[in-house]
Amino acid sequence: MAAADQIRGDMTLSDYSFPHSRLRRRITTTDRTPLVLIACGSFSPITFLHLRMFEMAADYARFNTQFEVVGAYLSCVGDAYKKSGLVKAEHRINMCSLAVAQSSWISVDPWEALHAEYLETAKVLDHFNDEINEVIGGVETPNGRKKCHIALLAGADLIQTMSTPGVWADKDIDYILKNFGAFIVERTGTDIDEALSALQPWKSNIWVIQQLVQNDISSTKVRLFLRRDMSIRYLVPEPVVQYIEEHGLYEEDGVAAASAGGAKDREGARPGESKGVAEAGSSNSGGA
Ligand SMILES: Nc1ncnc2c1ncn2[C@@H]1O[C@H](COP(=O)(O)OP(=O)(O)OP(=O)(O)O)[C@@H](O)[C@H]1O
Ligand SMILES: NC(=O)c1ccc[n+]([C@@H]2O[C@H](COP(=O)(O)O)[C@@H](O)[C@H]2O)c1
Repeated sequence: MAAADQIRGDMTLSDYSFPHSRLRRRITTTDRTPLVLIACGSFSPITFLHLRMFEMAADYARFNTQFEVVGAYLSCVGDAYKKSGLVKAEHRINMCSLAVAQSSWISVDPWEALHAEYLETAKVLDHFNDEINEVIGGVETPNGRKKCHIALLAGADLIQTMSTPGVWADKDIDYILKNFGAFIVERTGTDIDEALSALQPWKSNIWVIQQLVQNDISSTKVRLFLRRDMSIRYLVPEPVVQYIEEHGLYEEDGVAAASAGGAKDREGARPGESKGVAEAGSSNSGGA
C-alpha cells in the first residue's frame, strides 16, 4: 500500500484532509449533472461485490440518467458501530484502500471512521456535500461551475432497513432521500418492491440497479470462511487477502459465529439503531 494511503491506529481528525485526488474536477458536457456516489457500510472486510456496486451504478447512471459520475467514496463506519465481526476501523480503512488502489475514480474517506462516536448517514452525506460543493466548489463545466449531486450507494438490504421501525429517524430518511437520493443495488434475499413500498414519496430520487450477474458475496460469508480456515481468494481482492493474513484478522469466532449457517452475525442494537437492523439484515446472507 502506498504510504500516503496508510491509516495508523493513532490517526485523529486533526491529521485528516479530504481525499480529492481521484475526484474529476471538470466535465465537458453541459446537459449532465456531476454525480458523486457514497457507499456507507462496515466493509469488514470489503469484497468484490462492494467494488462491483460502483461499476454497476456508474453504468446505470450513464445509460439511464442525466448524471455524469465524477467520483465515488467508500466510508467505513467507526468503531462505535457495535456489530460483531467488525474489526478495527483502521484495518477496514486500510483494506478498502488496498482494494481501490488500482481505481482511477473510487476513493476511501476515513472521516466517518475517525469519529469516536457513531455518525448517522445523514451527517456523513452532509460532510461529503460540504467538502465537494462548498470547500472545493463543485466541478467546472463549459458553462461555469456546477455543484455535484451527492448520492448514497447501497444494497437493497440497507434500504429495507429504512422501513424497519426504530432503525432510522424519520427525519433522516426524509433528509437523505430528499436532498441526496439513493442508488440501490438489488440483493438476493431482499424483495426490492417491499423494501421500497414505504419510500414512495421519494421515488423520483431512488434509482434501482438490477444485478445482471447475480453476486451474493457478503462480508459475513467471508468471515465465516476465514473462521473455518477456508479460502477467501477471489471473493476479495488479493491485497486484502494478504492484509487479513498479515494482521491475523477474523481468526476469533464472532459472538454468534455467524450462526454456523452464514446468517449475519449481528450483536443487536447499535448506536443510533434498534435491533431491527439486525433482523432486517439477516435475510441476505444465506448459508455458506
Ligand atoms: N451481495 C450484495 N448485493 C448487494 N448489495 C450488497 C451486497 N453486499 C453488500 N452490499 C451492500 O454494500 C454496502 C455495505 O455493506 P456491508 O459492509 O454491510 O456488507 P455486507 O457484506 O452486507 O456485510 P455483513 O455481511 O458484515 O453485514 C451495503 O449498502 C450493502 O447493502
Ligand atoms: N440512522 C442512520 O443513519 C442509519 C441507520 C442504519 C444504518 N445506517 C448506515 O447504514 C450502513 C449499514 O451498514 P451495515 O450493513 O454494514 O450494517 C452503515 O453505514 C450505517 O451507518 C445508518
